[in-house]
Amino acid sequence: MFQAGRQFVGAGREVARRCFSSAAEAPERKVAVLGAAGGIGQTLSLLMKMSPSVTKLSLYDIVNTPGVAADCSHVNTGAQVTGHVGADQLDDALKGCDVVVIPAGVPRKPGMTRDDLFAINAGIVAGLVDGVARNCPEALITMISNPVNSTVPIAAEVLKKHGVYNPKKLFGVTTLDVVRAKTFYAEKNGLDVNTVDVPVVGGHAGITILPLFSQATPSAQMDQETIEALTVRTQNGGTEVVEAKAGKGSATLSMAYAGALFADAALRGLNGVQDVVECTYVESSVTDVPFFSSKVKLGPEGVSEIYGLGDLTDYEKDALDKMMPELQASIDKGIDFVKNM
Ligand SMILES: NC(=O)C1=CN([C@@H]2O[C@H](COP(=O)(O)OP(=O)(O)OC[C@H]3O[C@@H](n4cnc5c(N)ncnc54)[C@H](O)[C@@H]3O)[C@@H](O)[C@H]2O)C=CC1
Ligand SMILES: O=C([O-])CC(=O)C(=O)O
Repeated sequence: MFQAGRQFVGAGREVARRCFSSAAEAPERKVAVLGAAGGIGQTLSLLMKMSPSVTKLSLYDIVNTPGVAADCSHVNTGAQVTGHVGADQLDDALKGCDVVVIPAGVPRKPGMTRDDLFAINAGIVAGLVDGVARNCPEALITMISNPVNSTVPIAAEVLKKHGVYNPKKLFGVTTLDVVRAKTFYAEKNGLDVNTVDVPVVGGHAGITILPLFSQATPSAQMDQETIEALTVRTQNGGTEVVEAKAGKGSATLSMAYAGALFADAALRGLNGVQDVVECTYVESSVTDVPFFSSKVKLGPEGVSEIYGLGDLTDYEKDALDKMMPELQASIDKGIDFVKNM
């Protein structure tokens, strides 16, 4: 039993070593998870507790965070954990934060689109970002709450109202789409998934999710039918999980993993690690819509460079054209929500 425990911890350290940057000489960093008691939030909190980049971990939710924080604080890693529950404690949770990760809000049930979550989650996200604007306006915000295509523009508008919007510091987390595309591509082509990369561009809902398999590495020969099947599977990855969970929520474990990968990339960028590049949904002039996900270099100020789309196949060009009206409508909806608040 003891031996098995040791092996487990050793495996955990190995996962952390592969997922996370080295702690050596890293500055002190405070990370808050807002929605920390939820399905994503709890696992994400554990993963952030395992990150050597995090020195303070602030866990906020409207329920249950004293328990989650007590539990998480017993893990024998460096980060100091604090728990904060209810709106009265939001300010304390956020003061001094370098990175704020937001997985708060309701998840989908079968038959719903991500946009169906807007009615509830728009207000939740606006309230939380208001707290960020008042308490840690310099922090990087990584937005997980759906619909991401709208919640990121909502966050931008709230920050603008406070006069603290910095487009380099606001990110929609689309890492799960990349995680899925890599997994499906590696499986289909018999490749080692650890060596695989697949850029995913656009947004984070249905046809706005566009994996660029023509740019996947290592390159594999796939016929058009296979490319289309993998594209649709990546676009429907979230729905696949929602249906399998049959009313008990949406992706939590894979999302917590993806959210931790992105938060750690943001921290590595902040800490001056070179060449940290992730696909993420940011204010962008790569296409005609004002927010778009593509490869972004992360640096000490947040976004340091946004990369273009590279050469696209006719199939990818067509898919890009088709997503634009939906993406623009979701962005407009978010902006209008804050204007009418
Ligand atoms: N960006 C992405 O790729 C993904 C996004 N999501 C989204 O993440 C969100 C959370 O999903 P789950 O963790 O599965 O849901 P969940 O229901 O398990 O957890 C949500 C948590 O948010 C908390 N919450 C509600 N209002 C709050 C407020 N005002 N302040 C702080 N916390 C609040 C709840 O108390 C709950 O603990 C959903 O909107 C879901 O659609 C889910 C998977 C992937
Ligand atoms: O599908 C959902 O509702 C949750 C999500 O965004 C995903 O799993 O990609």
